[in-house]
Amino acid sequence: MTAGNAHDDALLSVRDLRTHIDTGDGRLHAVDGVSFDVAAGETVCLVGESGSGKSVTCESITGLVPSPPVNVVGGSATFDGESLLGRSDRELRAVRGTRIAHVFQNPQRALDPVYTVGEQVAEPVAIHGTQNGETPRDRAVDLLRRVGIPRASERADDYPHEFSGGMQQRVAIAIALAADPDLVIADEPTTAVDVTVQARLIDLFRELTDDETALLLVTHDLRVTASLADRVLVMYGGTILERGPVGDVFSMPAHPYTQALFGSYGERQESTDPRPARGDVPTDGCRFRGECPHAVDACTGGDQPAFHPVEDDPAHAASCVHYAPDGDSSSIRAAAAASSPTGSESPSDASLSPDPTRSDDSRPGVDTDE
Ligand SMILES: Nc1ncnc2c1ncn2[C@@H]1O[C@H](COP(=O)(O)OP(=O)(O)OP(=O)(O)O)[C@@H](O)[C@H]1O
Ligand code: NI
Repeated sequence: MTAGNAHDDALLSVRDLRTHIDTGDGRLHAVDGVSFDVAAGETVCLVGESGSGKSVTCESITGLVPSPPVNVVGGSATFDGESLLGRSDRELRAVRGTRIAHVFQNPQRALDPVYTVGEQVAEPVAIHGTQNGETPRDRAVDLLRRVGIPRASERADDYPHEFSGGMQQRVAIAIALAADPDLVIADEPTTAVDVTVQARLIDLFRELTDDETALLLVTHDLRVTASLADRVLVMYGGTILERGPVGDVFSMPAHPYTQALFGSYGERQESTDPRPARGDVPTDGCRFRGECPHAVDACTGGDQPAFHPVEDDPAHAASCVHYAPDGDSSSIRAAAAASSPTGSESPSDASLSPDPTRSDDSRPGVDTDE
């Protein structure tokens, strides 16, 4: 799938989304003007540090945020031509059950302890309808088999607590797929399971997204991003600072924040220190300017800077004044190679190179042998 003009054929189109949270001591701009598209069949990865607003973005779109204290206060989210915002809970539940499915970090959020897993997979199947005289139960067992549950026809009669965390997540994925959704929104679906299970779940997602299902995937893991994404959105302080095809963003991380995020990737894996609280993020101008080594006066005031193309491909763009036609991005560009997960200066790590089979063949610079 090419990452080009997603706008023209967007399945999901989010524009200037704003979600505020009433906290005890003020108002947090958790989502502060987010715009992006997901095309049919496309996999888009949303990356960014903890607290940057990834989950609130995903859950604002489909009405999963607890209101109060979380309120969607502006913008639009259009799915297959219809607005999602401002719909009733009932309507949103119907959309979530059929056309958009969520997979959460904690599989228990999707599982009901009092029903067997077979019943829980069969329920959305029954709503969606089956073909060729198949019963919902048959189809549920098929799905459980497809996500890799051994002895699926027997295990369908077991309850969630009889499964390990990794197997519960597989069941949750089966439930998500049961109604044959057009879009799966998966929020760190592999974070809560151990490393070997993670690898298998990634393989599963890769298989599942090779078909027509679009995937909006929140992940902290650049390896996961490299292996699954068509495009990447880099989020900080409630807004998106860089977007582009995964090969381009990985080979030329353009925004100073992306460079900081990628550059600290190795360290962060070992670090347990949380980053400073979100209260420090400004609510005007460039949200990253307080931590940016390239900040200038023009970064203060007004809206988050417009997106400017980084190189020839307009799909790869950074929200940074230095990339404006009259700006000077040379010193930032010079720093890109050092933080590139696939660049020549980082240790060779083939698993961080985007999977060439998922990339546009005509696109240069996507080479696993780098
Ligand atoms: N229900 C809530 N009440 C109060 N604050 C909230 C609530 N939900 C989210 N927040 C705050 O909103 C901000 C954005 O949170 P969000 O969960 O979207 O971050 P995230 O990017 O998904 O982070 P992580 O990678 O840790 O999951 C954070 O500062 C978080 O503390
Ligand atoms: Ni989150």
